[in-house]
Amino acid sequence: MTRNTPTTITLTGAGGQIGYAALFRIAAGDMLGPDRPVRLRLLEIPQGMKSAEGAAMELADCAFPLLEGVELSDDPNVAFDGANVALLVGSRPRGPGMERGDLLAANGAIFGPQGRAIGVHAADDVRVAVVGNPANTNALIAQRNAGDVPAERFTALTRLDHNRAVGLLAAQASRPVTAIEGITIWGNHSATQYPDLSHATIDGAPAIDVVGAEWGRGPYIERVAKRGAEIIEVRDGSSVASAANAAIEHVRDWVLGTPAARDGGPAPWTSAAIHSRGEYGVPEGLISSFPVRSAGGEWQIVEGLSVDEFSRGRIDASVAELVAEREAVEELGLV
Ligand SMILES: NC(=O)C1=CN([C@@H]2O[C@H](COP(=O)(O)OP(=O)(O)OC[C@H]3O[C@@H](n4cnc5c(N)ncnc54)[C@H](O)[C@@H]3O)[C@@H](O)[C@H]2O)C=CC1
Ligand SMILES: O=C([O-])CC(=O)C(=O)O
Repeated sequence: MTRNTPTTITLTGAGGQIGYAALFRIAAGDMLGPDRPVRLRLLEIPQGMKSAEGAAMELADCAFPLLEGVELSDDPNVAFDGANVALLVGSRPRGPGMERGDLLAANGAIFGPQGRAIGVHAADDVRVAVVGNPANTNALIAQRNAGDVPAERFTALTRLDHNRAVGLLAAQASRPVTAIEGITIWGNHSATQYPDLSHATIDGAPAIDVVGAEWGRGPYIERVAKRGAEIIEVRDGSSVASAANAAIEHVRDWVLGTPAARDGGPAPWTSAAIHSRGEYGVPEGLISSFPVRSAGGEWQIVEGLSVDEFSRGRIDASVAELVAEREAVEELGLV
């Protein structure tokens, strides 16, 4: 049997926590499937290099059949060379009492140079998923520095928020997560995000009828939007394994496609922060979370969903924050 051409995956922050949780699953085939060999390029800063080296040694010790090579570098121009998939994780996490936006000045400076290196060195089909916070605006910075790489190749993770929204709804309804469809995360990966149950179903019934609007449009939204802070309080450190899992699922669905329709219903969708072309009134050019499906290696926004007044207000508030972040990075000269 001929072996498929390997996919080159660049992971930044490979010596950090999320990097450690993601690398072994990627090498095992959880991201691109059991028939796609992978080549890993790991980018770290000098202080993180020893830890990344240790991860690379352990990867070798797993003897993963799909893993064709691991290279380490502290130079983005080397690490992004030929990248088909780029997972931009490397950046500082927040601590208790901070909002993700507080990281903008510290982390924003990382994403311009990385965007430029992607623009010059990555493969023509490169797909970029930003995990490092504030993820949407960091993705925007990378995209605006990446020359002629199509804007829609730059995305940010809201899959963790989406998965949290599914998990918390399932727990409230005492139903398995597989009973749930049609949740959307809108806007920014921040406390203003809007987990929207308007079109969600539990076993095919409107979710809002099952759990009640008072909860579904009240404490539920807060709980999902502040789950990252809740984890920080409990673990004394931000989400790691769930973030790595979400990053893997985001790229998997983007490259391999979201599932087809079952039982005659609409095809399921998920959430991802992608380049807006003005859909649902989100200003063009922002990287904002939408309901999305993927086919043929491209995200497509699920269009035509009704948006009532409550949802409109929530979406607009989160999008206003994205607009303010864009203005802030323009003022900082990062884009
Ligand atoms: N979007 C999401 O859903 C989530 C995002 N995050 C974010 O992910 C980021 C990483 O989190 P952790 O892995 O827990 O942090 P960590 O501190 O354990 O690891 C970060 C790694 O990035 C490296 N790094 C820093 N600057 C770099 C650069 N310019 N190039 C390459 N590597 C660089 C550091 O040396 C470190 O090894 C944080 O910004 C965190 O807030 C965390 C959870 C969920
Ligand atoms: O909350 C944080 O700082 C880390 C993160 O993005 C998340 O867990 O969603």
